[in-house]
Amino acid sequence: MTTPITIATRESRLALWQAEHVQARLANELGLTATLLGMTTRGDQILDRTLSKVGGKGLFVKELETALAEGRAQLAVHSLKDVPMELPDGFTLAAVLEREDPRDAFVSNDFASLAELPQGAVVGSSSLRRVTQLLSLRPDLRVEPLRGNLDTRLRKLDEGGYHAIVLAAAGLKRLGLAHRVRALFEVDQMLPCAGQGALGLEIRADDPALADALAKLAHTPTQLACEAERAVSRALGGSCSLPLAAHARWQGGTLCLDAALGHAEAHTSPLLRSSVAADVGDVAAARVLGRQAAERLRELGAGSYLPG
Ligand SMILES: NCc1[nH]cc(CCC(=O)O)c1CC(=O)O
Repeated sequence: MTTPITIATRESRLALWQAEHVQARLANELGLTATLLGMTTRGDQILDRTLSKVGGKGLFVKELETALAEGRAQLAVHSLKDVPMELPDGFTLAAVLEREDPRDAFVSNDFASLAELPQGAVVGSSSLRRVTQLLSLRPDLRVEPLRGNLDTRLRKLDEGGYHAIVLAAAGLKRLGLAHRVRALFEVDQMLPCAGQGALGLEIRADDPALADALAKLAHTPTQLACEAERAVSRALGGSCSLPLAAHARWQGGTLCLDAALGHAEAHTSPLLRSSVAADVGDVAAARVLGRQAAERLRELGAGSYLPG
């Protein structure tokens, strides 16, 4: 294991918060010194087009993986929901940290909740998952694209382009922006994305000493829940451009997994939903549960919702 450790991170305020959070935990809990290496990814540069059309969420992690591969860094900190379902050869997720609030937040300057929005109101979101669920709750809304990091999206709201926007509560809380949240969507109303609110620590697969050290920071209940959520996506082809939501929560030793699949042309087809549960004790069992949820969605007709 190389010390001091270099952490590769994107340079958005949220990414830096997350990298500094991990840096502090390395110091306080493991006695390890780490420095940050900030970098811009293609995902940060492309603001004008829908990400799914230009290469997907992987664009946020590729440059960081290159830094790991070249030995310029040993650890990359990601929002788990931005991490592709399959990592390239040579990389591994060494740990998933305890999840922040996984819910989506309703953010508006003039309205207290989705129910209070007038007919035909304009809501900002570029997430197909959020768009399909918003339109399923309120078919009258006009959903308009909204990209950029959290500060950019809030600024576009404040400039008057939208009546409301939808953002992950976790990011707002981490940046001290919880006061911008007007209402939290309950998960059965707006089911979160796989991994939402959790952080994933990615390293090179050939660094077992670092993997052993980072394992001490892992939060097993979060990791198993996220393994189940990510397995749903993987079983449906793993594409980040699918309007797919998956969220697992613990009830005692039972993991309850909800999934929802929307159609890219939201108005043409209803959301498909599945709920499965099992006593889960390890990663293999969590993945079995995820595949079971995907199987249910296929039985409901998911085939005609999937590309090609
Ligand atoms: N897709 C961008 C992204 N990646 C992680 C978060 C928020 C924090 C998280 O869910 O971990 C966000 C912002 C958002 O979706 O509103």
